[in-house]
Amino acid sequence: MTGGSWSSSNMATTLLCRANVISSLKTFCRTYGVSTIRGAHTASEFPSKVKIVEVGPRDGLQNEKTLVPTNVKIEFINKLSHSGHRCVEVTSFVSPKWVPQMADHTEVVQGIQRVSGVTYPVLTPNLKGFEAAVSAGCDEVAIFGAASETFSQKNINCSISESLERFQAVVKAAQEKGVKVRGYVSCVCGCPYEGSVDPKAVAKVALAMYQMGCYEISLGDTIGVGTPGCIKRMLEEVMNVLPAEVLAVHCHDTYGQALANILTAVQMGVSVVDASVAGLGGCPYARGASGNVATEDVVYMLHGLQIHTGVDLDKLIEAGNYICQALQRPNMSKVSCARSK
Ligand SMILES: CC(C)(COP(=O)([O-])OP(=O)([O-])OC[C@H]1O[C@@H](n2cnc3c(N)ncnc32)[C@H](O)[C@@H]1OP(=O)([O-])[O-])[C@@H](O)C(=O)NCCC(=O)NCCSC(=O)C[C@@](C)(O)CC(=O)[O-]
Repeated sequence: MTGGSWSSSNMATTLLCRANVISSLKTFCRTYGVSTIRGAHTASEFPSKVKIVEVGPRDGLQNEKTLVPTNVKIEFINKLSHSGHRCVEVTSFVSPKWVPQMADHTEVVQGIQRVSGVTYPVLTPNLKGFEAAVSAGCDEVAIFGAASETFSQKNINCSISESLERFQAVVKAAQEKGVKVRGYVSCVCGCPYEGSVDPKAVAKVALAMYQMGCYEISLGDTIGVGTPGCIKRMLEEVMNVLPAEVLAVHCHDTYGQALANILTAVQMGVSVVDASVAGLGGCPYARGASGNVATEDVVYMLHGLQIHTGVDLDKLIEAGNYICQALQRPNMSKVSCARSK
């Protein structure tokens, strides 16, 4: 091409190529059953709002080898509370022998400045943890099960059915005290010990937790092996038994798929997304799991889709930089790195 203008034959060739690409895409979608590329999926199908559940102080820090000082955790949570978040998961009432990093749970819960309109759930695996959490002043807890038997044993030292019995007792006690309960299902795409996980197993545990009284079920790709295809198949199965309105997704970014997975879930109607500022995190009982998806990256993507989160990205980046400096580790959020250049 010369002279900066297209000849009519160039134009015709370009249009022909474009038509071929569209036709190939349509054939691909028909062949492989991909629905997200169809013209029907426009921005108008996205929810207008997404709630972020910030799990940085709990999931983000639980795996840190060096104990993070309690005052640093408190300052971190306070910064997150002031960044527009509506939900910050602050700690776990689990055995300090299992997760030493969360041993200061009571001091953390009692040291933070609660902001009106923000909820501060904590993890409670059993009645002992629940009672300690309530004594510390918590008014929302989360129980955490798994869709994989081996992961359940490694993480909470019991089978899936035993865990559901323990959770039932927690939910009953919580209902008596007016405490809200969130439910997690781990290993929804894969297990570090068993490999791929049947979406039907995920749906079964999710339904059991919802029926016992959890107000929301967070579906965790604990080791970040999921792809949009896996997330879609898993959500389709779960949505056969539960509506999208009571579901959340919790994606780790081990294979760099987390944002694509979240986009897939949001396109399917999920409007609650867990994320960890600066991409901190990993489960101590999930070998190979890298950090959670970075909250800054999720917020940037959602705002780009004109989806409201209520989160102030600058304040969020400040909170992420604060904890990364305290931990002396790099910030894993691409957005934060781009803004800091
Ligand atoms: C569930 C247990 C406690 C069972 O642990 P166990 O050893 O089977 O418990 P036990 O009932 O046999 O009791 C043994 C000892 O633990 C004590 N104990 C018993 N319960 C508690 C408690 N709540 N708080 C404090 N202490 C407790 C109990 O009092 C006793 O103390 P001892 O008499 O030996 O001195 C243990 O396995 C545990 O703490 N596991 C937690 C593991 C964990 O926190 N993992 C990370 C979070 S899950 C996750 O990351 C996934 C998620 C949620 O992020 C989503 C995703 O990514 O998919």
